[in-house]
Amino acid sequence: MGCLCTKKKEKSELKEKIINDNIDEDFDRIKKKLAQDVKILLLGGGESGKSTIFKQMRLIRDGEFSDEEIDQFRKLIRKKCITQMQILIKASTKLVIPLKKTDEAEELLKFKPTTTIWEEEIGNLIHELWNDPGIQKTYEEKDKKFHLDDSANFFFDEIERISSDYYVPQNEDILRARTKTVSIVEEELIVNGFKFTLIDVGGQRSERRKWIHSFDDVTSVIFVTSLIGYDQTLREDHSVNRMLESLNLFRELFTRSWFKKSSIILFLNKKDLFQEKIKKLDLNVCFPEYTGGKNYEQALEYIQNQFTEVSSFGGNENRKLYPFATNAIDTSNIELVMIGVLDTILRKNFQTLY
Ligand SMILES: Nc1nc2c(ncn2[C@@H]2O[C@H](COP(=O)(O)OP(=O)(O)OP(=O)(O)O)[C@@H](O)[C@H]2O)c(=O)[nH]1
Ligand SMILES: [Mg+2]
Repeated sequence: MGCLCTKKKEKSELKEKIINDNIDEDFDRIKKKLAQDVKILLLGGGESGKSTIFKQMRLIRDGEFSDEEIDQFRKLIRKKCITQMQILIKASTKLVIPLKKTDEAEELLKFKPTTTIWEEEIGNLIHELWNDPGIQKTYEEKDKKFHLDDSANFFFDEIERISSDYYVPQNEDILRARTKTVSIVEEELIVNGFKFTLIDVGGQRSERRKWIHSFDDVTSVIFVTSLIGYDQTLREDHSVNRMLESLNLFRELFTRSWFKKSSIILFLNKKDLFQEKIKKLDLNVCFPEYTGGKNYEQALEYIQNQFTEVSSFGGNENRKLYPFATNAIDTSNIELVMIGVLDTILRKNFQTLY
């Protein structure tokens, strides 16, 4: 009897120490063991940044992308430069915005998106067009009138480097290149010495019906939402606001009680782009009752509160939501945040053990 009491006391002291951040080697060993059973699922709408976070985690584990991947991304990035500029040219016609470089626009439209051969001429045309005031004016209308990748301007600015015969995509280029996910990808990853499993799924509406197949044994869900979605519409339905869709999706996770026992972590992603956008565009375009103005902190807090409210509704009052503002392009930001995420999950798992 006495022995049992001592053991119980030891465990509760150990637990206390972990909770109080007093970590020593023993606790680290326990946490490493617990981490092996941790399965984190990335969920969220299309283009919120799930795969970029997944890529970052692989980069943190491996230190670099493989030669095969680099080769694939070189082709993808160059193809994107053509198709994204073609979207801008077509949008300028639709919006009746005159261009100075009409010959160049006509030339670029002749290239098929499927073209695999890069010609120097393509790079020159894109460079000329990107500097055309008409294309710049059209670019300002993106999100409101038509869709363009969030990273399009980054690649246009870098077109000279991308056009070079010796072009090797850098890590940042690969992280910024967008491809819609149409499958479920699962990998074992390592952060801060802790091995765990991360799962990436497609976020567009047509992909969501596959989500259910990856729900088994999930320890935690990282719900990713794009902060700049407040004036954007869905690619799959131009009448639906991205941020409101994300909130609805988040609500669905709670009301369907899919993850009753899992920790829910919220990534308020694209904070770098949000910092710029909020200076120009008030959040009240999406939430008319918001009165904080074009202020980053106020707007971020307001959005976070919208999600917290959803998470604490209808029987979930005592459920804690763990929010983080993230920039998925920034490796050190994601590494730091993931250390925090794992720590949160492991502490919670440890607490449920005893
Ligand atoms: N600047 C910036 N761009 C980001 C950030 N997160 C993602 N992106 C870009 O946003 C685009 C979409 O990101 P993805 O990671 O492919 O989005 P996803 O959620 O996986 O999208 P689906 O697979 O369609 O569900 C890519 O071009 C990324 O480089 C961020 O924090 N900052
Ligand atoms: Mg994806």
